[in-house]
Amino acid sequence: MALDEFGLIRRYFQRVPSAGTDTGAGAGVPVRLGIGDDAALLDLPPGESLAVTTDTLVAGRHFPLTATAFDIGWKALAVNLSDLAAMGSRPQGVTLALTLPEADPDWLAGLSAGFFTLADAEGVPLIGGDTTRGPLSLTVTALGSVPPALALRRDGARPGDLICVSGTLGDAGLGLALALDAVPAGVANAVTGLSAAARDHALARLHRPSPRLALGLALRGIATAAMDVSDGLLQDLGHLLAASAGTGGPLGARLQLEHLPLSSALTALAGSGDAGREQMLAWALAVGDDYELLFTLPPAAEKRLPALADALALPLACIGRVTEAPGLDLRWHGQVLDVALPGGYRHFS
Ligand SMILES: Nc1ncnc2c1ncn2[C@@H]1O[C@H](COP(=O)(O)OP(=O)(O)O)[C@@H](O)[C@H]1O
Ligand SMILES: Cc1ncc(C[n+]2csc(CCOP(=O)(O)OP(=O)(O)O)c2C)c(N)n1
Ligand SMILES: [Mg+2]
Repeated sequence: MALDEFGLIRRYFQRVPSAGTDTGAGAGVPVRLGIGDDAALLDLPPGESLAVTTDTLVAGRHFPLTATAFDIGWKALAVNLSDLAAMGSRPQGVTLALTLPEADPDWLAGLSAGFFTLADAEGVPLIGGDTTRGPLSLTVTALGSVPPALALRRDGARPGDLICVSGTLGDAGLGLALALDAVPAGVANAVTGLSAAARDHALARLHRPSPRLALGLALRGIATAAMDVSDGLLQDLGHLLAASAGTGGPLGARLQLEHLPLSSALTALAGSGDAGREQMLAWALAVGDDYELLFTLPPAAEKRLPALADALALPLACIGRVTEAPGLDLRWHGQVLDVALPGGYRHFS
């Protein structure tokens, strides 16, 4: 039987309510009313604010046309949960607005599997959405909660704070070059020399980013500012510093780029001559799609990072400091960086 709009929603997105709840969202999840009415109803924990964020993924713009349905479903959710993580908020529910050229059952099954694999791992219910016909795009709205005084905002960084980042940077940049078959000629040999496992890791980082939700919660009350890295570390750090500018005028940063946290693939590239180092820096600093957390810490909090990294099984690296002097002072082993870097990802540029 042909799959119409409502059949499609029921088959791939509406979960069967489980006994004892009126939504099927599961015990302890504050959804009063989920999919099926004109709007969902959510109860927030007392004293907490609603954190709301939305991001769209457009085919050919946010993911290669060769991406699998599973990866597209995963990524649409992951990039939105990453924004909730960056606010130090706990996800409470998400909506999915889906525009599809056609209702292909195999493709929809893959999309739904990718979306719910991550949603279930993070305990996040899908509480509504919209389904329309048109060029492929997905818009997720993620709803979270956080006590307002503990929210990790972009505007709290102060001169002297440490600038830190989770995980590793630049893998998605390498993954995108691999996925688009667009590895720059200067590093083609170095990239060909990577193991199949290293290349698969880079592709997985592009297609299936991990929202750093546990880190966001752990940084409540510790970080002075935070955001996630979607457009490239340098561009996003610029946004954080601009938001944190006080009456004293704009802030800046000094970064020691030899401390950038890199995967073994990017480390190998950095060691493969000047072209390799320059491409590593471009991927790690200026391409984006990393979905790691960038955060600032008062210097006294630095000693807490190793235990936090151990507890979360997630590398946490400090790569520089916030400065009163505006602008970015980029250093490589103490020397001013002599590499011209792209400006990060920008629509319409
Ligand atoms: N069309 C829009 N209307 C209103 N606010 C928007 C619009 N587009 C983006 N914003 C807001 O501008 C800010 C920056 O957006 P963006 O760079 O997309 O953030 P992020 O990287 O966290 O997704 C966010 O606060 C976002 O909510
Ligand atoms: C086919 C394809 N081309 C390019 C990219 C790289 N890319 C596209 S959007 C983007 C930045 C993040 O997207 P944006 O819409 O700016 O998200 P936001 O900053 O709002 O979270 C990047 C790095 C990609 N992932 N796939
Ligand atoms: Mg956005």
